[in-house]
Formats: sequence, structure tokens, C-alpha cells
Amino acid sequence: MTIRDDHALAADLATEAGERLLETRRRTGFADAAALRAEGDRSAHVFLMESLARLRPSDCVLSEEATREERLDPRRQSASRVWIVDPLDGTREFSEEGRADWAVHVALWDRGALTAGAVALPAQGRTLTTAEPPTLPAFDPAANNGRFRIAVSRTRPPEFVQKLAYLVGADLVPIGSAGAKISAVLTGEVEAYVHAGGQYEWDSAAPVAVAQAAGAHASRIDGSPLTYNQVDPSLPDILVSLPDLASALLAGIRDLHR
Ligand SMILES: Nc1ncnc2c1ncn2[C@@H]1O[C@H](COP(=O)(O)O)[C@@H](OP(=O)(O)O)[C@H]1O
Ligand SMILES: [Mg+2]
Repeated sequence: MTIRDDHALAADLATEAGERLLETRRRTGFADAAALRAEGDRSAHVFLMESLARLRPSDCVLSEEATREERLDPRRQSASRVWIVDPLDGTREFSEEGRADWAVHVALWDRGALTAGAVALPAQGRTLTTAEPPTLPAFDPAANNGRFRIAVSRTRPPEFVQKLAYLVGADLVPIGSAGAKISAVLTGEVEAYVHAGGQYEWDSAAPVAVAQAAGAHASRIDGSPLTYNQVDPSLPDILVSLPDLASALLAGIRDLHR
């Protein structure tokens, strides 16, 4: 098994799960949003679990849709390789007709680091992957008088984010799904993503794997490293940005929390 295989596998699985989710949307329709969400979550989880069990039988998997017992499986703590997957990130947006801000996340944690990952954005027709990390856009402080854009949750933005935007000279852009927001940083639709107040390892592992491979900044909002495959998968806050903006954003967040 080569490193390259893991990159390609992450991309293939995320992309295929995404194509199946598009089909689920077409088949089920949007009349019963709760039923569509439940079917999307379940079917993408089953596809990823069965595929990884077949293709990587020795590896562990941590999935958002796993049972509590599966998540507490002690083998995960002693495993050297753990796939961290979110079968459907941005579940709410998936069930809203016309929205494209939802994603499938497939990441590989290998002995302490995220070594491969892919974020499929099925309704945008693209998959961002560590196999071919995106080229980061350059940040030009001369453009727009230095103003830039911060992606935030549509429904649960951090309480400090309005003040942060004022402090650093940014505009807020509400987008659904952590994967779609981090992808928006990597593709130049926004320059940063800030979240706090609650989230889990599967919400960020795959997009952070791609962001790090692309050379973007990714950390907790206090600047400390994001760590994965912990006993408790809670990872409640995150900052992803173009590298040139990280120190100003971290300083702004620090000032607001004094
Ligand atoms: N306060 C919070 N507590 C727990 N999870 C949160 C959260 N805020 C956001 N998330 C999770 O982070 C993902 C992105 O959220 P958002 O679209 O609001 O930015 C969603 O994942 P899922 O869609 O997989 O449930 C959502 O559940
Ligand atoms: Mg999620």
C-alpha cells in the first residue's frame, strides 16, 4: 500500500459517495426535508463503512454516523491508522433545494497526523484532494483597501465574529458546511473561516488535511494545533485562512477574549 493510494482512495470514495447523494436528492425530492436528511446521512455512511472495510480491512474508522459504542471502540486509540469521515457535512443545506454548500469528508489520520484527505462538493461538481492540493490564491492587501472575507456558519456563527470582522476589516459570508467553507478559502471565494462554540473531528479532518497540503493556515482559534483521533472527538473551534492573514486574525481573536 502506498501513500499515493491513500490519497486516491480518499478522493474516489468521497466523490462516489457524493454522486450517490446527488442521486438520493433526485430520487427522494425535497418535500420531506427530514426524511431526505436521514436517508442522505445513512446511505453515505453505509457506503463509506462498507468500502473502507473492504479496501482497508486493518484500519479503524471514526464516522459521524457511527453509534456511541462504535465511537468508543478502544481499538481506535491504539490504532496507527484511522479514517475520519463525515458522510454528509452540511446536512441541513443538503435538504434545501438549490443549495450547493454541502460535502462528503474522507480523511486518514496516521500516527498523529492527517496524511490524506478529500472533500467532495457534489453539487459544485468538484472534489478537493491531497492527491492534487489546490493552489492557494495570493492575498493582495492593495486590493479592496485590504478588506477580506470570513466564512461563517449560516446558523451557528461564533458570538464574537461580528466584532472580529470589524476589528480586522473583513466582511462575513454565511456558508453551510465546514467542508464547503474551508474549500471556499482554498478556492478563493473567501480568505478565512472562523468557528467556535461546538464541532467534532469529522467536521474538519478532511478539509484540514487538504488545507494543510495546500499550505493554508489551520489551527484552533488560540493558535494551538488541531489534534485528531482523541478519545473525545469534540473539536469545538477552528481557524483556517490564507497564511498571510493568520497572525492578524489570531491577534484579533485574542484581543476579543481578553
Ligand atoms: N455549535 C455546534 N455544535 C456542534 N456541531 C456544530 C456546531 N456548529 C456547527 N456544527 C457542525 O459543523 C458542521 C458545519 O456546520 P455549519 O454548516 O453550521 O457551519 C455541521 O455538521 P453536519 O452537517 O455534519 O451535522 C454542524 O453540525
Ligand atoms: Mg459535519
